[in-house]
Order: sequence, then structure tokens, then C-alpha cells
Amino acid sequence: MCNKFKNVTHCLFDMDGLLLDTEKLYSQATQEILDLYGKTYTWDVKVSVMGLQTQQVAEAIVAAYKLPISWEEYAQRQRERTEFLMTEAELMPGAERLLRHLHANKIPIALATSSGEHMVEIKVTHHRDVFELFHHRVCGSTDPEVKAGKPSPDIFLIAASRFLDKPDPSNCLVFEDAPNGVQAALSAGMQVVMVPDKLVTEEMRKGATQVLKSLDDFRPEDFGLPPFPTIG
Ligand SMILES: O=c1[nH]cc([C@@H]2O[C@H](COP(=O)(O)O)[C@@H](O)[C@H]2O)c(=O)[nH]1
Ligand SMILES: [Mg+2]
Repeated sequence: MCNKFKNVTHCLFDMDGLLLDTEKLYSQATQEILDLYGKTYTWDVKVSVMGLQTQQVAEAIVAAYKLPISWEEYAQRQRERTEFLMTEAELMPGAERLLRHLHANKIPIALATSSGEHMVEIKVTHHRDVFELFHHRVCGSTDPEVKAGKPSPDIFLIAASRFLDKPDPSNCLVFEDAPNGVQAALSAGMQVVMVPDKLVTEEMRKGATQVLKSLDDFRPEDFGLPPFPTIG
């Protein structure tokens, strides 16, 4: 049987909405701010900001809802609300099993999140052992080398270059939930497994190398990675 996917050697993981169930918490915090102005955080705006850096998200929301505040003020309010909420972030189904499996099989893995370093620390409060499996973390909103956020390829190219053996992008597999993140991975010349929210349209899934309902459905052997051990 011919495999339509190319073998890879390294994996890069998005965090929000992919490894951690934080997108619903962002929606909650955003809606609380918009409530003050009688506005509703709608899916079309939400999906357009998913994966962007903090400043870009704040600018987009202030513009979309014509809020009478600066992006800095918006970002400050979002941070105040999310700092509390995100300590309770839960792992997405299949995330821990996949990360532990890749790590146990010595497949180099890295985190490539648009979130800033401080927020990443808060989000991993209850999952430190799992997030320590990564060779390194790239935190887009605070990393001086990451100039442009997703959908630009910068974050994934920088994440790849920080592995000791500096793999070619074509040998890296990205895991993403957001259309902006999928575009970033493709622009970086990488294959990308997309695990989208149910509301992401067919059109927005186009281009992804593989689309899955859950990380639990991922078959490492599709990409030349060691398969999960069979039970029994
Ligand atoms: O409704 C929202 N979704 C997502 C974000 C943003 O999502 C990023 C998470 O990125 P990633 O999925 O690359 O880990 C955070 O920096 C945050 O700014 C947000 O602010 N609001
Ligand atoms: Mg994400």
C-alpha cells in the first residue's frame, strides 16, 4: 500500500486548543470583557484570532467590536481574567499518551505556541511533568526571534532550528488546531496534522496533511514514527 504521507523525524506541537483545552477559557474571558459593551464574541472573529500573538489578538478584537479602548487596555483585561482561569486548563484527549510515546521512543518534540512565556507557565500548572518532555518551548508572544505570528511560518522554522540536529522543515510534523496555525506550518514547508474544533469549516481544513477528530486517532506509523504498542 502506498503511503500518501512522508516520513518525519521531529514533531512540533501547538498548545492552546491542541494539547490543552484552553480555547473555551479564552472564549469565556473574552465574552466577559465584551459583555461590558453589549457585544457577543462570535465564531468568525474567534477563529480569525486563534493562534495569533497577544498583541495581534487584542488589536483584532478592539477593531472587530469597535471597542473604545486601546489594544493594550484590552490585552491587560484579558490577561487579568485568563491568569486565573488558565491554572485549571485540562489536557486534551490523547495529548499525554502521544507525548509520552514520542518521548519514550526518542523522537525529538518541541512546543511552538503563540502564547507568551508567563501564560505558558500558568497553563501548565497541573501538567508540569508532561510539558517537561519537550526538548524546548518557543513562546511566540514573548520570543524576540519570532517576529511575525501565525499564519507566518516563523515560529515553526525557529522551533525546528532549535533542535540540536537542526532538521530540515520537510522532516518536521506539526500538530495544530487552528487554521492560522495550519497555514503557518504549510508555509514553513512542513506536514501538518490538524485536530480542529467542530466549528471549523471544510474550507478552513483544506491544505492540512491529515485531519483528525482527536489526538487519540493519530497513527504514528502514517508518518514513519514508531507505532503505539498493541495491548494484549
Ligand atoms: O479566543 C482566543 N483564542 C486564542 C487566543 C490566543 O491564542 C494564543 C495561543 O496560541 P497557540 O494556539 O499557538 O498555542 C494565545 O497567545 C492567545 O493570545 C486569544 O487571545 N483569544
Ligand atoms: Mg491552537
